[in-house]
Amino acid sequence: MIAIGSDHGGIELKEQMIEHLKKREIECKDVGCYSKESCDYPVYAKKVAGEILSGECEQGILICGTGIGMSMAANKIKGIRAALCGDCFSAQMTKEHNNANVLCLGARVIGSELAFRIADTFIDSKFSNDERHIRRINMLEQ
Ligand SMILES: O=C(CO)[C@H](O)[C@H](O)[C@H](O)COP(=O)(O)O
Repeated sequence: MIAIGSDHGGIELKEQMIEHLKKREIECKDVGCYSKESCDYPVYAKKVAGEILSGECEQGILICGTGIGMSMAANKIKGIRAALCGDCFSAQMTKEHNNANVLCLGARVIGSELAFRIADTFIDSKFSNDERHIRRINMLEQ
């Protein structure tokens, strides 16, 4: 299960992403926002983080205008490793090397087709479990 959240700047792409993932038979838990009314991205970053830390969802997607606010907010939460990605290579690397558990996307930066491919790559990639990456992630956690 994927936890997904956005602010007003990302809601349209979030809805399209949920539909895209549904076609792949990947279930999403949508934590909001639920309207285009102006709202605050840290609220939704915290909600997605909560779903992951509770074990309810394995990974998350956060979408705002640039993806920057969401990644800043999510990375303040212990146990969350959020990566803002604008290309598939970064999405693959951040899973393999950083064991990222949240993908951040900028709805005002990239188009929906690229966003879908980035999300697919992120979801389909796996952590390498390599000793050097484990060591570095442990350093991050400390
Ligand atoms: O945090 C952001 C900027 O890095 C997000 O893109 C927000 O979605 C954006 O700031 C919202 O802007 P708005 O003018 O309030 O629509």
